[in-house]
Amino acid sequence: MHDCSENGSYFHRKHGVVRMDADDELFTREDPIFANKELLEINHLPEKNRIVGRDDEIQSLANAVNPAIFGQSPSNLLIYGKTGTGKSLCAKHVSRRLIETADQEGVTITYAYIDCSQDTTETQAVQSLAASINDAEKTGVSIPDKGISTATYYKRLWSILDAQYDVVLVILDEIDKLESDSILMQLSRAGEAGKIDDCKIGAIGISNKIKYKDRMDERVKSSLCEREFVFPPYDANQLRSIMNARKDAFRDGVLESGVIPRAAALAAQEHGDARKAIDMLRYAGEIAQANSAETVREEFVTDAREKAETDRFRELIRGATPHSRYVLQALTHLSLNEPHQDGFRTTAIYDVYEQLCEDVGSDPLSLRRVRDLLKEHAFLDVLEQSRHSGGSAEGNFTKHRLLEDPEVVRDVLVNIE
Ligand SMILES: Nc1ncnc2c1ncn2[C@@H]1O[C@H](COP(=O)(O)OP(=O)(O)OP(=O)(O)O)[C@@H](O)[C@H]1O
Repeated sequence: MHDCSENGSYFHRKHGVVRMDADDELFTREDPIFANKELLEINHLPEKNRIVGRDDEIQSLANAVNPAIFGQSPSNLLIYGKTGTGKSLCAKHVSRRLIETADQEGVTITYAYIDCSQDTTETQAVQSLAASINDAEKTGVSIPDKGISTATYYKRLWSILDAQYDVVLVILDEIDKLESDSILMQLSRAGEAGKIDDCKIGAIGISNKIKYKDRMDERVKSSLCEREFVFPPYDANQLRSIMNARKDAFRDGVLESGVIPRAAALAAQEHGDARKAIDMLRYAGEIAQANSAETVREEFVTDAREKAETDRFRELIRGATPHSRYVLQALTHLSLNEPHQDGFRTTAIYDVYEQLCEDVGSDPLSLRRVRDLLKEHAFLDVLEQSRHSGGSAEGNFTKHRLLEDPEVVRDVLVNIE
């Protein structure tokens, strides 16, 4: 029973009348800015024609996994690069294309995507892997969230692989976050060790830690790193094309012409990060919505950039290990106390870092490890390093300077603790 009067919305909809009545004015029926916002969402996997400037990388990855089409073992790969350089996107895209082509050849392939920043332990990673590729109706195998041993998860994984697939590609994103190399060892040796009969496994490791390989067990290194790829940051033209290819996220005529060039120029100036560029575009649209503006104006890009930058930084810090954060905290402390200094020497940072470790009751890492952690932060553009000469008495030394506002860094660090 409808309680609407003849003037109510039910009456109007039923009779094809589009006039808004008093109740309807409370809500907007159509998004005035976005036509397909999903295109700008973080987890959206764009189709082929929206992937720009990575043809060579995609072809190289495809060549490395190509043997899978003939049911042979794909090469194991390691992909390095700064944030937002398309590593995950290209790995997933190539995997998806491989599955389609193999299917036409009668070869059954699947891929599993493991986010090692979430699944950091061996048990979590093998559980996620097994659960994501298992079709319980076909295999009769169950993969509970918890309650069984790591060894049992492996046993079930091997039986799923043999029952369902000729080849599986395992994408291990942020592989450096895994607590141990054990799962890599298991995956790379499963065939030789007779754990699986017919199925072939290919691993694709992804990392933005330049030094990750140095920490790996030698045996794992030799099998996992058969091929390595480094993805460079994007330049302004590439970022512009990437954003242009997603313009239809907005309604026709809503996006003013200066928005994409400005966002691309800013993103290229800083880190050449496509995620940040796309985030900026989404935020600029949301700012237009919040201001009830009819168009997305170039001036909105300034605020959008600030928000995207803080997001990026927060994500980087959230993913960092405690000691990597202490090192940053030490540099932040120095930067806040001596704001006019153009940088701080490694030894000065190390002194504060040691003190911080003592305060939290943690053993400090060696000076060499701290130097590596500073290098990692520099690689991800959190700080900048410069070489200096101290003359014959002091020799050469490195200075480190935060690229972010130290107050912003402090606030992010405090809120993550
Ligand atoms: N060449 C490209 N064409 C279109 N979109 C891209 C391209 N490269 C990256 N993107 C988009 O930018 C965002 C970040 O890409 P991706 O997650 O692949 O980066 P990443 O290198 O794996 O970064 P991280 O190390 O931070 O995980 C995604 O939304 C992706 O769709």
